[in-house]
Amino acid sequence: MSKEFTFSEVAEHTSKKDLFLVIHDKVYNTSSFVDEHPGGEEVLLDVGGQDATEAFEDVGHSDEAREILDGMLVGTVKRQPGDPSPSNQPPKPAAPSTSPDGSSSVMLYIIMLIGGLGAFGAYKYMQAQSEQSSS
Ligand code: HEM
Repeated sequence: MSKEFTFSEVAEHTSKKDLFLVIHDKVYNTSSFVDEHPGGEEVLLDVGGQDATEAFEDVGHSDEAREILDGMLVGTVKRQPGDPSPSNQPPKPAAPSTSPDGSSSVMLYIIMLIGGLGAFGAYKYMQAQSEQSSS
């Protein structure tokens, strides 16, 4: 059952009905699972026909997810000179992971600034009130 695929063979299977992924140098036919994936079909289609090791590990999938993978194994990857290595992936996750983080910390900063200004204003107002009542 264990067949050897080259990267270009794997790259031919990118449609929803015929979707191969490479994870840790093993080839999986994930077409039966696309509709059931809790993370959505889009992410699987995105890495269809490619090395999905990084994407899969970045999410921190459970042991259950790894068991599901075992059931879809169709073979292993035969690396050839010039093939991409798993760590040589285009840095896809970089953009979405930095921008939400960045914007949320800016939001927090603005909220703290508004809160501080409000507190300062209230303090000044109370000071003015007490000066008024004492005179
Ligand atoms: C065929 C390979 C894959 C299998 C068998 C699989 C399986 C699963 C399973 C069972 C879960 C539920 C949580 C868990 O048990 O860890 C899950 C969640 C998730 N998966 Fe995958 N996954 C695969 C590939 C991927 C890939 C390549 C991505 C790309 C980013 C991805 C993204 C996610 C995300 C974001 C969730 C979280 C969904 C949520 O909690 O709302 N998965 N996956």
